[in-house]
Amino acid sequence: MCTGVRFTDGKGNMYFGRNLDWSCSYGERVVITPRGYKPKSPFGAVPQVGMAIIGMGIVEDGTPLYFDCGNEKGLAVAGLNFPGYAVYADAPREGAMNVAAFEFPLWVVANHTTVDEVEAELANVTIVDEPVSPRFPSSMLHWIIGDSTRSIVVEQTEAGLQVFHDDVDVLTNQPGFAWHTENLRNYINLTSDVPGPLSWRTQELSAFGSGAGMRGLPGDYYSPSRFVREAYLNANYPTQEGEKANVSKIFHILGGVSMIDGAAKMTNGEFETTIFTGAFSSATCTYYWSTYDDPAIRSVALFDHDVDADVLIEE
Ligand SMILES: C[C@H](CCC(=O)NCCS(=O)(=O)O)[C@H]1CC[C@H]2[C@@H]3[C@H](O)C[C@@H]4C[C@H](O)CC[C@]4(C)[C@H]3C[C@H](O)[C@]12C
Repeated sequence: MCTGVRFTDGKGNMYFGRNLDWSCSYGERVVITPRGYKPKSPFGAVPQVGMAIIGMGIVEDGTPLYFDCGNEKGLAVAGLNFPGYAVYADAPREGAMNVAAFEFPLWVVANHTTVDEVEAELANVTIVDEPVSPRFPSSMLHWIIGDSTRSIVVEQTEAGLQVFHDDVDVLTNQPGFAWHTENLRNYINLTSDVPGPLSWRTQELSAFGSGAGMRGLPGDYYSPSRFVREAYLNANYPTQEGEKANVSKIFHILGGVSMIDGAAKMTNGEFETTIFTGAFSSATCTYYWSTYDDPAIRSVALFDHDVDADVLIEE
């Protein structure tokens, strides 16, 4: 399972991150795509990259395959598994902006600066099942896209391509975003306040301590449970100022839904863990990450590199 989250500081800088939960790594690393780069784009959706991009991914056939990334204007995107619901077109659609599934994150950040711009263009987008190479068939995903003002979720299903306004700024896996949002109504009793004291007949009752108002918040790793937990944590964590406090915030919020070894098997029998946690800061255009085996937070700053280079930069 995977979880994505977005929030801002008091000055409108965005912090956008995700857990990548799976049973193995793909050899991913931090990849910087410089301005002017021409990736492989089967239907010409991304003829050239207009803005420098930093994120986690792999490179195949000269093409950056991002799991999550952000651009120099503070727009970010992450792809999360959505099998059983995602439906891609078998072939390009006449007159549409045809985006291959593998290049969708790149398309989002290559030439757009805001969520508003992306949402406007999505009205004419079709996501096509066109693998980057025979080694990597299309992954069945949905995406969260964020900037300093808001986030949206993009799902292409039997119902076509849909855009949802994500007012809780989180995303997990299946089922669809509309279901997850409706499900939050089951948890409106949750509060960070200390309930009571109160009495039942003559019996006086008071909380053992803090956390009493959180009783009922699901603690398991199931996708609907992580959605509720992440939405609760993101809604309640106080606004922070400064890069350090906000990086700490995003790693703590994602830590609240991270998966540890041995607790949950995938259908293939292997245990799922949080392979990495990654976060993009629009304040500094820095990508931060930690891995399951090395929880220390490392970082790469976009502008420490030549963003007008001719080649992809892999860290
Ligand atoms: C496995 C990852 C999603 C993790 C997740 O959501 N797990 C949920 C588990 S469950 O089903 O709900 O049980 C996804 C997210 C981004 C994906 C990668 C990116 O889309 C980039 C390329 C795209 C290629 O088509 C396939 C390889 C790939 C390198 C993808 C491999 C894999 O599908 C990734 C890494």
